Amino acid sequence: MSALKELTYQDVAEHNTKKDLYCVIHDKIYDITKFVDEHPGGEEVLLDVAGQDSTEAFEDVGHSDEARETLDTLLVGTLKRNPGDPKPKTPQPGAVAPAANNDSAGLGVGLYAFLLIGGGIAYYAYQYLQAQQAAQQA
Ligand code: HEM
Repeated sequence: MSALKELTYQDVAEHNTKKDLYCVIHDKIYDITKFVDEHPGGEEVLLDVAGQDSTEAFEDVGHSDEARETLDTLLVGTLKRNPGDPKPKTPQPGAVAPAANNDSAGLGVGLYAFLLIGGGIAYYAYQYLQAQQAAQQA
């Protein structure tokens, strides 16, 4: 396999015709020229994203693993981002924001408090009853 090229957005944007068609998906560059006629989703959608970041369009469709494998065979380079270039349209895989989920910790503290207070009440109730019984026997 030939070495991957490092291209900028400006370089990719030049490949925007049916005869010379690049697109960017997840910051990787694909030469989809030969694939245009084979695309089950039609050539129109591919021409729409020619020379651009098509990550969102590609992911929105929910392409199969097979489609992703096809994509791998079309890889020609990686994207070199310059300052001022558009940001990635979707988060990179694995860069999902951590969910702020403290609910379980809150429940844990609540449970401890419940047991402590409940235990305390039970203890004093027991002491009270013992004292009552002792008073009755006296
Ligand atoms: C550039 C790389 C792409 C490859 C290798 C690719 C590959 C495929 C493949 C193999 C299918 C058949 C179904 C499947 O296996 O998921 C498919 C379907 C489809 N693709 Fe793509 N695709 C690409 C880009 C796009 C883009 C940018 C769009 C933009 C909207 C798109 C829209 C669709 C649609 C709408 C279908 C469904 C067709 C149908 O079921 O009637 N594809 N694509």
